[in-house]
Amino acid sequence: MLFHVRMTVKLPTDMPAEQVTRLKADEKELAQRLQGEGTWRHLWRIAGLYANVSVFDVADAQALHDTLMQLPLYPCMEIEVMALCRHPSSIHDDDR
Ligand SMILES: O=C(O)C[C@H]1C=CC(=O)O1
Repeated sequence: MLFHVRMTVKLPTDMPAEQVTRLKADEKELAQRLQGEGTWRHLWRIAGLYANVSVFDVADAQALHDTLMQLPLYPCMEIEVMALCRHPSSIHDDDR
């Protein structure tokens, strides 16, 4: 099941620089692992913002929730989710 997810990162301004560096490194490691596994199918920066648009491929809403909750930056994110389904005019067989 595919989900469109928009994540906006809002780091506390008083977070120590070393903690920010660690969180971003941990987030990158997990994001790249999930992409390699096919769970995080698309990851795009929204130009001009510390935000991304992503597509996740997971079993269901609970699996998406569990995945997002694991993200190291989760406590510093605002997250919006849209469930996706196949468009009848799509030519992509993996759009489901
Ligand atoms: O930078 C972001 O958009 C937040 C988050 C998502 C992937 C990642 O590496 O960091």
